Amino acid sequence: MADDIPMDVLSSSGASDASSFCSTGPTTPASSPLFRPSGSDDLAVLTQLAHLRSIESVASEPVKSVCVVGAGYVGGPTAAVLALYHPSITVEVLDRDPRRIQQWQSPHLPVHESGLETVVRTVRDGADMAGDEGLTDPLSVQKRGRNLFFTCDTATIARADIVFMAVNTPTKTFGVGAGCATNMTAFDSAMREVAAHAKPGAIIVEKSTVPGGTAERVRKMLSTYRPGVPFEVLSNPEFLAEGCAIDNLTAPDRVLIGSAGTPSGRRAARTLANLYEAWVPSSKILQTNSWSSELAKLVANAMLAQRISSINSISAICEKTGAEVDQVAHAIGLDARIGPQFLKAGLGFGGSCFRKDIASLAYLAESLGLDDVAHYWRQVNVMNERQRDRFSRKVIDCFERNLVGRKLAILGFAFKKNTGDTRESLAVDVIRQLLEERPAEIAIFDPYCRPEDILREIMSVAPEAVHNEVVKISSDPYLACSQAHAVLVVTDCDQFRNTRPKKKRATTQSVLFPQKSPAWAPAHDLLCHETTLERETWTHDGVSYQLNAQDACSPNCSDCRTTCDRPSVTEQVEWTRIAYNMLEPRWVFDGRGQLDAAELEKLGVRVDTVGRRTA
Ligand SMILES: NC(=O)c1ccc[n+]([C@@H]2O[C@H](COP(=O)([O-])OP(=O)(O)OC[C@H]3O[C@@H](n4cnc5c(N)ncnc54)[C@H](O)[C@@H]3O)[C@@H](O)[C@H]2O)c1
Ligand SMILES: O=c1ccn([C@@H]2O[C@H](COP(=O)(O)OP(=O)(O)O[C@H]3O[C@H](CO)[C@@H](O)[C@H](O)[C@H]3O)[C@@H](O)[C@H]2O)c(=O)[nH]1
Repeated sequence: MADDIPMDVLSSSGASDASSFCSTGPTTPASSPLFRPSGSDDLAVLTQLAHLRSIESVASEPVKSVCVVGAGYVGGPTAAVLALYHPSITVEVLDRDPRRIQQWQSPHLPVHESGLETVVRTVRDGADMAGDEGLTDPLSVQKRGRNLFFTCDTATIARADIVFMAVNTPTKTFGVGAGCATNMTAFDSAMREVAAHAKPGAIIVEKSTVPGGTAERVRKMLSTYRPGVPFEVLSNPEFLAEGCAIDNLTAPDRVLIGSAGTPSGRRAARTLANLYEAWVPSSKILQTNSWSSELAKLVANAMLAQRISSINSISAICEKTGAEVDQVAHAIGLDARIGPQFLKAGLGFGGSCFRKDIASLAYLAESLGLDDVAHYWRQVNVMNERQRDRFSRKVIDCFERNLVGRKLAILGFAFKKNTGDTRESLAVDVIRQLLEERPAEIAIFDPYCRPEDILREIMSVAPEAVHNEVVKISSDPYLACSQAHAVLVVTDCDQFRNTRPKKKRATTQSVLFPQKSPAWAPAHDLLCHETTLERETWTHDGVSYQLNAQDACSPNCSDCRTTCDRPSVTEQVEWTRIAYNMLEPRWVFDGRGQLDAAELEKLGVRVDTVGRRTA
């Protein structure tokens, strides 16, 4: 990859590589003025051509091909939904990690999201489709072609009219700004590939969450690498939350598009808006300048996280008084100006976004000389860490500060329910602190996390506990909790509740993927079942789709082994069974405030709930 090539070399080395700039994609007719095959492919010709094509030509042609760089939690689902709503556009997802690409091409998608598998299979493998007549009438059945592809080949960039940048932007861990600034290594490296390969007139879209001012920086980068070649750079931050990604993508609260305020920038923004308008009402598509758009993404996350830290700070007061945090949250949430969302007290916020985006916002404020502003936002992260410390400390105190010889069970490792994502898992800190007290065993169960992901996270904080098998991953919640002196509920999975969760209003997803459809079931249910080879159907927008059978994996497929070894735990656990097999003092620590403590206590266990004084 061009990753290792210095900037000045890369801009000139582009000349020898120019054949890939203008390669003709299979879906792009040679007659397309946007995308001309070139016999004398070299950078000079391209640049000349670009000059001849006025800037007016940027984005003025219909979009035929899209490239999404980064096949992660954002890139994969975004590409799949885009492909679903635009059957005539070829969507190619590029990643430098061949293992990730291979998983997206297989039945074992690297991302667990309800409904994702159905959408991916429809657009990646093609399907039979029919309108109101249904699939039973062979005469009305048509083929829906494949239009989603996954690849490691950077040549795909050259085919794209629009390139979405969806690579990871974690916090920098070294050098200037360590612990706060955004690490732009992956983004910049991907951008260099784009700069080298993108065809003149391409629109480059920032989907990744990036520091304010990045669009401006990218524009400069492009003009250095490809002087005189017209490109447009847009900011189009993603607001999906994990666990409900398909829902959020198919029915977003808003789509934000930031552009340079130039006529060509606004035209590019319109082209992107047109893409979304295939399924998003135009009233929900917002256009701003790039800086506002980039900043709005950081601020949205900071404000959401701030609410969680605020209510968690109140939970600390509740635990020392007679107040109950859920009652307080309910009372204040009824005020229409406050609203009820994001007021659930718990162990704090985890996940790959909130902490790093607040750090990035604070770093921005600091670099602008606004130290008070930086301090204000940093406190949101500080409160968040304290919340976990308080929880671990409470567990240790309940055992009179002696965990030696005790077994603890952890229910849930993902940072929230309905995802297998272990990044910034709240459990890691809790486990690290408990391990300092030298318990005999910590057993972990999570319905969606891969054991290797859990072990990798724990290895990073307590490698010896993994080597000595003090920490064990269990594929069965009852085994994990058997003979445990305490059970800690760390993730808000519905499976861990002891009451039925309240029915939520019908979501887009439940309309797209009705509960009875096999498409709704977790991926591993389908994979381990014969239905893999059956032709499942689903309906969307009045169209019924019949999925093609997936190719069987090779007999030694390691993903098949991992998945099929794990029982599917989609039902709520039986607390009677868990309580029966626990050992005195039989503590249950509810780190998510989602258990009915009174009911649980009837089973003879002692319950401690976040935000309530311990009895
Ligand atoms: N995860 C979320 O819920 C979420 C939601 C909204 C926004 N975001 C933002 O979206 C961005 C992506 O997040 P994610 O969770 O999808 O990350 P991820 O780590 O799941 O995926 C990023 C992918 O980019 C690939 N990549 C890195 N450098 C590359 C390069 N030079 N060329 C090609 N591929 C490259 C990686 O291999 C990886 O597969 C981040 O900026 C994040 O802050 C994430
Ligand atoms: O009332 C609440 C709500 C959430 N959480 C926790 O907060 C974290 C984040 O939850 P959530 O926001 O639902 O998940 P993310 O996938 O991290 O999504 C956030 O981060 C994404 C990445 O930027 C944004 O796109 C989304 O809009 C934003 O919600 C999780 O640990 C939750 O358990 C609480 O403790 N209490």
